[in-house]
Parts: sequence; C-alpha cells; structure tokens
Amino acid sequence: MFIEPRVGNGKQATRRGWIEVICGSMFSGKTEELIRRLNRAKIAKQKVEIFKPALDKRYHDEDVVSHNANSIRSTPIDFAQDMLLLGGSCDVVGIDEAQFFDEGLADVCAKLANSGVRVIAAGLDMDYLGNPFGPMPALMSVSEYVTKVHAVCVQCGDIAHYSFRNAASEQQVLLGETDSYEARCRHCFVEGMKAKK
Ligand SMILES: Nc1ncnc2c1ncn2[C@@H]1O[C@H](COP(=O)(O)OP(=O)(O)O)[C@@H](O)[C@H]1O
Ligand SMILES: Cc1cn([C@H]2C[C@H](O)[C@@H](COP(=O)(O)O)O2)c(=O)[nH]c1=O
Ligand SMILES: [Zn+2]
Repeated sequence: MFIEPRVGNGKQATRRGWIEVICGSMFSGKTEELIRRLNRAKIAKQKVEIFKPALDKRYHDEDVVSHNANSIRSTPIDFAQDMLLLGGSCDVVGIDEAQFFDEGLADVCAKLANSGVRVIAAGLDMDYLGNPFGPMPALMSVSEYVTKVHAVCVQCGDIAHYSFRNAASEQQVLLGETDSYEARCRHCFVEGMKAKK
C-alpha cells in the first residue's frame, strides 16, 4: 500500500510538491486507490481539488466514480492547463482518467509540483491495442512515484494488465465498461487479439 512520504530534515523554507501516478488496466482499482489517497488528505485537513476530463461522463457529470461505486466530487475540465488556475492554491491535486488529457499534462503537473502541490494522477497506461495511452508515458517519466495496480483476468483468473475491447470500434477513445471491455492477462489478451484477426 502506498504510504504518504514525509521526508526531509524539517528545515525546508517552502512547501515541497511531488507527482504520484497510479496506472494499470481497466478494473485494476486505479480510481479506488486515487479516492483512498485523496480521502486521507482530506482527513488531514489539506485543501484538495480533483479534476477529470470533461469528456468522461460515464457514471456522473461531476463525481469521480469507481467501478464499485465509491465516489468523490470533482471538477470536469477540457484542458490540462485549466488545472493551473484552479489547483495552484491547493495542497493536493487529484486527476482521474489522466490518459484523456492533452499532451500538456506532464508539464502542467510538473508546474504544480514545482510550486509545492502534491499531484496524484490515475490513468490507463495502455489503450485497447496495448499501446501507450496519450500523455501517460510523459507523465510517468516526470513522476516521483509510479504505482501499477492490476485487475483479475476474466478469462483465466491470472493478474491482468490489459484492457481487451469486445466492441467493434477502432477509435482510441471509446467510453465503456464491461459492455465493451474486459481485463485480461498477457496470454489471454494475445489470444483474443489473434482471434479478432
Ligand atoms: N476483472 C476485474 N478485476 C478486478 N476488479 C474488478 C474486475 N471487474 C470489476 N472489478 C471491480 O472494479 C473495482 C475497481 O474499480 P476502479 O477503482 O474503478 O478501477 P479502475 O479505475 O482501475 O478502472 C474492484 O474493486 C472490483 O470491485
Ligand atoms: C482501453 C481503453 C479504454 N477507454 C475508455 C473506457 C473507459 O471509459 C475509460 C477507462 O476507465 P477506467 O476507469 O480505467 O475503467 O477509458 C478508451 O477510451 N480507449 C481504450 O483504448
Ligand atoms: Zn488470462
């Protein structure tokens, strides 16, 4: 389990920020883990702001909601840049569905962290083809902490780190749940991709 770091010699003149990334496939518990960390920050009476891409309105217009119905209030925004205005005065900024943000995300998160904000971003590291998703690789490379969480393969019960798409669409962005996706291990993902051809 991720434990909030508290390091340093206590002589720092200014607040220090950092970036945490929670990544993995669909159903791997990214949103649950994000909500857990943000709730702990709220218990510590820290000022918390949560953002999600405006395009993700699967469960709720504003809330970030996990597959097992945990939720937390968030602000939907269109551009990563919007976080600078709203998140700059916070102790902690949470981001869900980070893969849907524009390529400016890593830079925005770095700016927030440099100004003393703790940034926690959750997102898919790979799309349905198994390719890196949007700004995630860049974000992971500038982060202090990367936690990869795993789902359970619905085919064989092994650990899953792929999101296998059952729907016909070949667009990278296709919002959905178990209607269109299943968590799969490497073996079952490769078998599924072969069967599609
Ligand atoms: N194949 C699966 N493997 C693991 N958890 C699953 C699976 N399918 C559904 N779930 C549910 O999804 C929850 C995780 O949801 P969530 O945090 O929203 O995941 P993510 O944000 O990574 O998609 C689990 O606690 C479990 O209740
Ligand atoms: C793999 C993949 C997923 N999506 C969509 C499907 C869901 O709406 C979200 C992921 O949500 P989760 O909280 O991680 O379960 O992303 C997509 O648009 N394209 C893809 O390749
Ligand atoms: Zn499997």
